[in-house]
Amino acid sequence: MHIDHGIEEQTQEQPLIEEPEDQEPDPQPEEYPQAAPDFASEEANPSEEEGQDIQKILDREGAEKSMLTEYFEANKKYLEARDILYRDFPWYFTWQKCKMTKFWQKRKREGVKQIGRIISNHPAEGERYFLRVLLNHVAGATLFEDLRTVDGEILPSFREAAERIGLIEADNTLDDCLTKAETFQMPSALRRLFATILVHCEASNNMVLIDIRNMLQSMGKDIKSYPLPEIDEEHDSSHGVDREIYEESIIEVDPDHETLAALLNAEQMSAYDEILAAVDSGEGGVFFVDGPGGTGKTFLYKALLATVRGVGKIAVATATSGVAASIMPGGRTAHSRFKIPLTIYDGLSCSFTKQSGTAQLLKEASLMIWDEATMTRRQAVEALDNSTRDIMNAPDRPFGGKTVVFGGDFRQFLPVIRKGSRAQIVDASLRRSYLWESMRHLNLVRNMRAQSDPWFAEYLLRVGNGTKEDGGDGYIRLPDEICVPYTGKDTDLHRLIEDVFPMLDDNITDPDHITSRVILSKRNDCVDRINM
Ligand SMILES: Nc1ncnc2c1ncn2[C@@H]1O[C@H](COP(=O)(O)OP(=O)(O)OP(=O)(O)O)[C@@H](O)[C@H]1O
Repeated sequence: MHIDHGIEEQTQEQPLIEEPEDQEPDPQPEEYPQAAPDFASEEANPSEEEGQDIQKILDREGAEKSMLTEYFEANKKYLEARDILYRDFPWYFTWQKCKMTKFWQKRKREGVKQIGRIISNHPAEGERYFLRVLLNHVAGATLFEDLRTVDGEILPSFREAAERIGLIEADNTLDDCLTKAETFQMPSALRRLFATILVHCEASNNMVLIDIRNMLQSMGKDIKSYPLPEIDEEHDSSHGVDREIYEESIIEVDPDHETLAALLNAEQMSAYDEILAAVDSGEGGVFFVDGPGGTGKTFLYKALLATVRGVGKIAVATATSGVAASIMPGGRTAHSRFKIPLTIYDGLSCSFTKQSGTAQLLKEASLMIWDEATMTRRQAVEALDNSTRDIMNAPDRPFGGKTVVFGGDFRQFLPVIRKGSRAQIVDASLRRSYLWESMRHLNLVRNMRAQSDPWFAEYLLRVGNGTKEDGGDGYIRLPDEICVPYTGKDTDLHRLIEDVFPMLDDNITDPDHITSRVILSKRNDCVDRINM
């Protein structure tokens, strides 16, 4: 069977090319009704048949024959017909319909410019629509079954055949769409989107049920406890596994990240070994990777994630900010992944239940990473501790005996406490948590980002540690050698630009030159002035 892997056209209307003189005049475009096994042929003209008994019409000789069933017959009879799509049939055959019989007859003159148009129908019509999609792309069928056969396998529906050939989108595209929408759409908008998908996007009942099942799972409920139809597990790629676990388990390991472990420096390697030993032993452990900016914390996390996921274990990557989370493969913000409530107070727990998909994921996880933990309020970390002790039934073990790696740099941002005093900010930091002493502290000090500029790396460390450069008034004086002097003249800005982007005119087309340097400014009007 010949399969045409085209895209389904929106319309089959083409300019009608008048037929030259022909013994078989066929002046109007053929309009084909199509009859799926479950649909009656539409060939009868309702106005002609008005008033007649339906049974009589059905009993009439030849009533079971339609253009489509006879197209199958023609394919059986004529070998050369099997390369012709149903819609192109009138080029080579004419439709003969007399009182007693109906059939496609071979044209005496082939390739007559006669077009056919299959009656259009809407995706909401289900199988009838998918049959039409297949007829527009698959030639040579001698039975309805042939249209449902792909690579030798007879599929249960036209829809699945169309999907397997790639003529329509698979449900997982719709699933992705719903998953993304779930994170930011208001409930009413989400329901509208769901209804729109049902009506316009060819979603199968199975997909709808799978989606409802997943949503129920993340709320800690089982779809089986509701009076809903059974899910056909054969068509569920997650095979009933909790969505959270399924999504984590399909994160692909970047081959470049698999080689990172071999590149770690001595301090990174020692941290890597200690953490992996905790993972491998199954005993668990709580770690805090303390490293100033540029010392390779993210590099270490990527190496750990690749190693743990590479052996088929689950590693959960999170960070306090979305930007830091997005740098790690499969990264999510800690608030979203661990369902940490927005209102924070002492003694809090996460808002997932023991039966939820999130709880199952954390139970299964061999490693959890929380980057920028120094920027979050300690109560958020303590909420995770309370919940993991609970789900692991290990009330006496920090994080229920899981391996958890926190990382961050207290020299960078501390938690934000609106209008908070210095004491309140310090009190909210992870260092003040009862968990701090139970964490194994792993220090990274070698600046890998500023390797070629050891002076700057050391200077940064001194600033971060609050020594020397702080004048005591809360301000830090930058050394002259790293400043472009400000004289108050118009030429100052040009000097700054020349300093950051040397020989700009010559390098303007070099993407590396342009993207490897930047002038930052606090205010948009300054940005506009610099860009002018
Ligand atoms: N062992 C290493 N070998 C080669 N390059 C490294 C190594 N470790 C880190 N780097 C590089 O150093 C730079 C800084 O590393 P990374 O971003 O991991 O630091 P970080 O501690 O997470 O920084 P920040 O706190 O600012 O986010 C990156 O470009 C990274 O690729």
